[in-house]
Amino acid sequence: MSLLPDSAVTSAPGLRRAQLLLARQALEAILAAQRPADAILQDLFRDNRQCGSRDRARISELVYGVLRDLRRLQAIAGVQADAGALCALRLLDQGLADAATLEAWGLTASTALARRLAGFDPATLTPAQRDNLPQACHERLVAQYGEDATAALAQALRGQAQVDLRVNRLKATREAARQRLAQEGVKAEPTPRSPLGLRLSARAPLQNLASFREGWVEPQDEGSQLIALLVGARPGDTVVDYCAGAGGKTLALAAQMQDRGELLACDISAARLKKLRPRLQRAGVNSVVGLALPDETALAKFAGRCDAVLVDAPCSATGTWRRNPELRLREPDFAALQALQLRILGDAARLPRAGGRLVYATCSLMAVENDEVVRAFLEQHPEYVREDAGEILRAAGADWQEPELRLLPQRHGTDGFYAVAFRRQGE
Ligand SMILES: C[S@@+](CC[C@H](N)C(=O)[O-])C[C@H]1O[C@@H](n2cnc3c(N)ncnc32)[C@H](O)[C@@H]1O
Repeated sequence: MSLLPDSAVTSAPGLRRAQLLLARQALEAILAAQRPADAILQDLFRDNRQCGSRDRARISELVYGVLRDLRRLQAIAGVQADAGALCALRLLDQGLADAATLEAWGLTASTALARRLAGFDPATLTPAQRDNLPQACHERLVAQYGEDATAALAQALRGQAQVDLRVNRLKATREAARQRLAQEGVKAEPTPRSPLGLRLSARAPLQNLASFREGWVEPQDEGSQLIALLVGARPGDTVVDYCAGAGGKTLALAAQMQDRGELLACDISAARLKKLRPRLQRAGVNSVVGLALPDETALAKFAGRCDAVLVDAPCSATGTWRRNPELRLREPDFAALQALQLRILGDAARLPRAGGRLVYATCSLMAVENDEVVRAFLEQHPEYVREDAGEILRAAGADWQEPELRLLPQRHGTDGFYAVAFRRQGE
């Protein structure tokens, strides 16, 4: 039960003063910082242990609600666009509070903001403000997809992502996992494209479920599941997950390999790799070895002998803007990202054997990080040719008909992803 003091003013249904003030505090930190919104909110809840689950939900809703509509709210607020004004505008706009209440709660500009909101003409917004996109990103997307598709994409990116789980085939079939979740009170349906996916009909506290704690299921967007399937790893293979991070795809690869063979999880961040350990344990995986890069000596042992290598490259993460709306606060440095992606892909290209596979993947929507990187890589590496992603994915039981994997939230209901498989030629 929440211990936050109730305000005497109650005309904002459901919302209370203390929740609003904590939301404002979190939003201030998010607007000022380079840290992810969810990390800032976690710290806030840790420091305010009196917050119950309902408080946390209300505070998160308000903060994410502002972030999803930030540029429009900033345009309405004008020079007053600080965290308090943005929270007030969001509440006024949604009919969740009235100006008098907000003023009484200390947001003293609320009456003026309510007036601005009432008189605001949406036609004065630029398309990038309307779509809540950084200007340069908006321009790139329009050049790539056209205006209508960009508007549909932006609309989808402002929504909430669904929760997908990947069933760990080392522990259960998809149907067995679905039934067990149902017994735990969680309704889930098979995902349309990945043969391993379950999509929850509502958010659920996964950490409390035995099916999660025992490693039957792992949260993973259906798009990420398809990328792991595109690697086509088989039991007994030698596989490198070159940018493994906390190992979301490593776990999927280990299950494909039935935990048999060599699976090396690399990353330049030892801290991220460390998070993989408890996940491996939960999933019942023993075949993975972690390697913090750079480590030329260790990597040299894999050069020219891998059956498959996945490069899940660092990128702008524009495809994940539904989950991480704060990422759109700043323009990504696309030139630097592209140079990094090409360098990593070139380094990883030493690892596959002749006839082996190299998969390049991003969660970016931008051609500069996707098509352009692939084009430049093929120019620099004539020993590689593109493979038909549809063939590989269908062989893995997925429903995918196109020769490349390009996922868009408004079309596929997943995050935005891009992935290409290459084969190394030679005998
Ligand atoms: C998109 S994330 C990987 C996500 C991970 N594969 C998953 O499925 O959860 C990209 C990762 O690349 C790592 N990275 C950045 N530069 C790198 C480099 N030069 N070599 C290897 N990994 C790098 C980052 O630390 C980050 O963990």
